[in-house]
Amino acid sequence: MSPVPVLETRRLEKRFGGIVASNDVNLSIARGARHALIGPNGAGKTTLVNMLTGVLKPSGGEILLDGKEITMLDPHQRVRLGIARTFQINQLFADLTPVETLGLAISERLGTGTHFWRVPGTRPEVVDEIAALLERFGLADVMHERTGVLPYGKQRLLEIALAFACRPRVLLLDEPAAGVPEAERHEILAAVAGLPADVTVLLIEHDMDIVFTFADRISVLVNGQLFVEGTPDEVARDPRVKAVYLGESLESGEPVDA
Ligand SMILES: Nc1ncnc2c1ncn2[C@@H]1O[C@H](COP(=O)(O)OP(=O)(O)OP(=O)(O)O)[C@@H](O)[C@H]1O
Repeated sequence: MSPVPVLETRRLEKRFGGIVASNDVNLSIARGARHALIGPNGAGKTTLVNMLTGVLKPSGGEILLDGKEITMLDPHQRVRLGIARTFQINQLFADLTPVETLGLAISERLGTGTHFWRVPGTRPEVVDEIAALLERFGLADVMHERTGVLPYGKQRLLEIALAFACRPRVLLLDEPAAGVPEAERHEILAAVAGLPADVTVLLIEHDMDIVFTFADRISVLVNGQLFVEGTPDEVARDPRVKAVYLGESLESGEPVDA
């Protein structure tokens, strides 16, 4: 018997009026996977991630975390169960520094209130964790600068650090390198590549270099349906995927179930 996937959807559906943004999606993400979700604009990637994280409630189907149904749980309940995400659009507190931002996230997770920096040293474990996060995500050199003035690449790194501070079992990265200048992209790639192996990662990304460098499994969504799924080699060789990305007709390709 194959192991229970850490995150799974069964016949997941989302309709917005007449638009079917997710159509019968059976997605299965293995524990520890580096799984990428790709597809053309409007394919339904963000809708799917929003359902996985509880931002949107599905019109039909189920979502399971470690085999337990979480379909209708709120986002904060899912964070507590171990699903964290970054957002496609930068949503940080511009006036806080990275130290303050991470301190807030850790305090929130620990339920210890937000006064850790007012009495230095009273919560050494929080301070140690902030230091480790700053180091891991290349933020130590800017830790006391206002987030709003940081280079965009650093802001995106802080977003990932913030999601990671929730101690997720599953981390959803929604286009972490979008909008980041070429010169800063390698830092994002290194941070993503350096995530611990026991954290399962689902990456939504348009940049195929990043996808094929990072992923051990790729799901392709087209028109809300899971179209092709496989290893990077299988997906790269699949003529239907080439057709989608070259903008050719899809009519010859039948959707493939996971
Ligand atoms: N709140 C909404 N109301 C109505 N239609 C929506 C809503 N959100 C998404 N859609 C539609 O659902 C479809 C899927 O959109 P979605 O944003 O999930 O695609 P995507 O693959 O993430 O696209 P992109 O790569 O451009 O971000 C699109 O046709 C979109 O217009």
